[in-house]
Amino acid sequence: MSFLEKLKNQILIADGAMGTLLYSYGTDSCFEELNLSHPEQIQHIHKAYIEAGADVIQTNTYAANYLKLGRYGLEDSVKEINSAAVRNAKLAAGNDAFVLGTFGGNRGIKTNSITIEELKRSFREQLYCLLLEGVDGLLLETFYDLEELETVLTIARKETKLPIIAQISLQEPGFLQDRTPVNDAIKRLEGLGADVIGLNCRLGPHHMLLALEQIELPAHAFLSAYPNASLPAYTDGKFHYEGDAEYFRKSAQAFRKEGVRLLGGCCGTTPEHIKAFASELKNAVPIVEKVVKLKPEKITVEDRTPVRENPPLEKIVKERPSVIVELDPPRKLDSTTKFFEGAKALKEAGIDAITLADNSLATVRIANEALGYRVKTELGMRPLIHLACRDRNIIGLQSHLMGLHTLGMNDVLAITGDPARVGDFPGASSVYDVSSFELIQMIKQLNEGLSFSGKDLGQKTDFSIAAAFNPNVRTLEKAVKRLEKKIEYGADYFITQPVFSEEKLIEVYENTKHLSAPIYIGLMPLTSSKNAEFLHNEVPGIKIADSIRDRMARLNDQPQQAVREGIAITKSLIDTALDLFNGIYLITPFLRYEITAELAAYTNQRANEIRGNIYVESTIH
Ligand SMILES: Cc1cc2nc3c(=O)[nH]c(=O)nc-3n(C[C@H](O)[C@H](O)[C@H](O)COP(=O)(O)OP(=O)(O)OC[C@H]3O[C@@H](n4cnc5c(N)ncnc54)[C@H](O)[C@@H]3O)c2cc1C
Ligand code: MET
Ligand SMILES: [Zn+2]
Repeated sequence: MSFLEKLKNQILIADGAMGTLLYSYGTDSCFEELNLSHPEQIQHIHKAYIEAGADVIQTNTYAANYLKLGRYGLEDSVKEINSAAVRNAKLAAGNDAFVLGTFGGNRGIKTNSITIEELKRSFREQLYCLLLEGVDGLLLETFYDLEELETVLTIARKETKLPIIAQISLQEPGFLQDRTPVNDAIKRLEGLGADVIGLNCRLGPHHMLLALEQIELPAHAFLSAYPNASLPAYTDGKFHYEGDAEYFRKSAQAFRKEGVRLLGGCCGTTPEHIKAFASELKNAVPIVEKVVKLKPEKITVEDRTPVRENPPLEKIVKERPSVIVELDPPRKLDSTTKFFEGAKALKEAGIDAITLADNSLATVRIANEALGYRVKTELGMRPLIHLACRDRNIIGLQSHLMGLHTLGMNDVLAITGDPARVGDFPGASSVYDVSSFELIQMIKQLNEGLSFSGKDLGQKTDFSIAAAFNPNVRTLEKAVKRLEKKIEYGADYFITQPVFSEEKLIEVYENTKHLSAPIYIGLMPLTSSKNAEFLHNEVPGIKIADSIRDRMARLNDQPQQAVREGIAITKSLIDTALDLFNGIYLITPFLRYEITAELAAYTNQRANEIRGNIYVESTIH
């Protein structure tokens, strides 16, 4: 009798983990390569599962595609590895078990990390290898991303009439990570021709059963479940799973009650776990009707957008000239008094926001959210918090953003961040779980009330998202393409690296006037010739025109005049910038806020004059 015919009348038991079992034996390299180098070990594991009661086993090919094998330099061995895997499984199975050819999902939370085209190419190659060798069915497992699963299922269905099992992995019961309700996803997979649809990995029996309680019996497909043994524990530098087999035995009937017909195990499970399932359910009669008690709720996120204390900067700068000033958190704990004196002076100069860098140049400074909150509460000013991907992983970034939301700080600059290598902590790691693009996307998702992994946050955030723009490059074309992409990802406006020539301002204007997002032009007053030379020659992303460096060089021995010259240069750049842009972003050098306060006041005065002129002109007509 065929696999699907059997499933019509009985529950079938599948095998458990391969990867974590090999890992627990001490293998810490490519599991799939062992099909070639240690076939007897793989066959031994398959046999152990069959002896435990598995009716169905899967090939050791979870990551046997060129995308994942590439990590071990084995991208050219897809055919050999998959062929050997099928041979090993068939040798072990004989006539005692069905053999499923397994494919694992490649995309996690960062769905754009691999393109659909690449996924298709990689899947096709593996598919042909497994089909050629002859399997009884295909198992598509551990798919967090529905788009990826639908893509590969569509290809597989076109290529074969063999049974196809399509399994989703859930972060939480009820929804996939893109918030598709799980019942909708199952219907879509059914529509694409999956014969068995289910859940695997990530969740242990407790949460997988909670998820199954919300799942309707598909009309034309069977349900499957491959729970993990438990959450993984980490001891002495190794992961291990503690869920014991007796716990699995006790949960088996509950899986039957939820309509599962193919029951196996995922990460952390062993032949003992499968034996426990088999002892309860082997050849058991499946249920045919089910009342879904707990339907997944529709998105519960409060639809109310939180009331902002002030309009977002992108709105302000579209309507009128606006000046924001970077006043960086100090490097020394005893410099906060000076910082707040500066913030006060800038407030008096009438700026729209203080921007606080996030350990720029990877140099440690007081946490910007702490000072930002004090700027907001003690001075009633708007803090704009820079947020770099360098120092926090995805967990840290989201938690940080949720904290900023809770503190009512809604203005952020999303940046990749200067690498740790450039900073004052040699050897510190640069995290870079995501780049600025994905960070922007993630913040947009929080604005929809959803976490990075698609979980309901109960409330929407209201972040206005700035992104970085470095115009100090030879050709602007590439940089502008990055801006277009940042807008696509959700950037609301841009802030540039400091610009040091009028020609560059005009070039930036000409190349960006088509963009929908407004731009704050960065201007940084020079304080000395040494300062100019250091910035020009040593700081990434900064280039200063020769004429300006010459002007500073002439005042090499006159420190005060040099500062005045730096201010004069910046004022003339402000004049040009205001003809072309509404946004001015001043960078305070060395906490010398009196310089940026003077420039901010100058900007506001010039802006008023321009407005006055417009007013006079318009009254003339
Ligand atoms: C306004 C502003 C504020 C900043 N604040 C901070 C801060 O607080 N903390 C901090 O650590 N850093 C800060 N930076 C520096 C910033 O992280 C780096 O300059 C970065 O390389 C550019 O911005 P990003 O991080 O958004 O990079 P992205 O645009 O995300 O670029 C990421 C990577 O791509 C490269 N890249 C950028 N442009 C191009 C291009 N045209 N062609 C090819 N490759 C390119 C970059 O070198 C970088 O490695 C700031 C920069 C700006 C403009
Ligand atoms: N079925 C695969 C194995 O056990 C893995 C699935 S989830 C990472 O190795
Ligand atoms: Zn797993």
